[in-house]
Amino acid sequence: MINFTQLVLASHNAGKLKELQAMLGESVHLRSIGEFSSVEPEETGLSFVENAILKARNAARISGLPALADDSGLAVDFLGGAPGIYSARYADGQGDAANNAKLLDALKDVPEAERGAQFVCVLALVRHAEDPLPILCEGLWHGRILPAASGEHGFGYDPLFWVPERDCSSAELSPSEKNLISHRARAMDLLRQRLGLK
Ligand SMILES: O=P(O)(O)OP(=O)(O)OP(=O)(O)OC[C@H]1O[C@@H](n2cnc3c(O)ncnc32)[C@H](O)[C@@H]1O
Ligand SMILES: [Mg+2]
Repeated sequence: MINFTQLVLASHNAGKLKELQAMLGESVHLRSIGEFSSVEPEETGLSFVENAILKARNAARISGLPALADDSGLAVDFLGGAPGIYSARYADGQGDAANNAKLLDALKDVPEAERGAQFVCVLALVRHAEDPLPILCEGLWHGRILPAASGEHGFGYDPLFWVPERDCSSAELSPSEKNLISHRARAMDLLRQRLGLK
């Protein structure tokens, strides 16, 4: 069992920090990498795993603390898995609203049955910047892309992601409901097992 009381989260995304801290509970204090640096590393990997490790190593190096990274995204079947690892940059860095508008446009005439998609989350935890054995955990969440945005909770693509097990968008779920069933929740469940936190 590995015992962490303080971890740095290698993310500048406030939505992720909120969700991950809620899932970890009070026994682990997640500190944002934003406390240490405002420079975001270039995500040059070709996979969620590579980008998660890259972000975790960078944060451990900058902070001197063990680091947790979350690399996540939305893989849309009709688009051959795009935007995938490029989800944050889908509309060339113009932000969530532009990403969502571009996705709706790309699926404009696509019927419901062909709008399948999954959220992917890979968590990587490194004990230090050169850790030769990062802990890796993944989670998938299957759903469908709605024809229009709906809901105010969450962040990113949540208003466009229809959740079959609840028959609503993930932005219509309360934060605590989303944190029980999301891709991030699944990955975190595995991580908590690996860390002996459950
Ligand atoms: O890299 P960091 O600093 O962690 O922050 P980021 O927002 O750039 O994060 P990613 O590179 O992992 O890109 C993830 C993309 O997928 C989206 N995404 C991930 N998880 C999501 C969730 O739970 N709900 C909605 N969108 C999500 C998110 O909005 C981004 O566009
Ligand atoms: Mg990113």
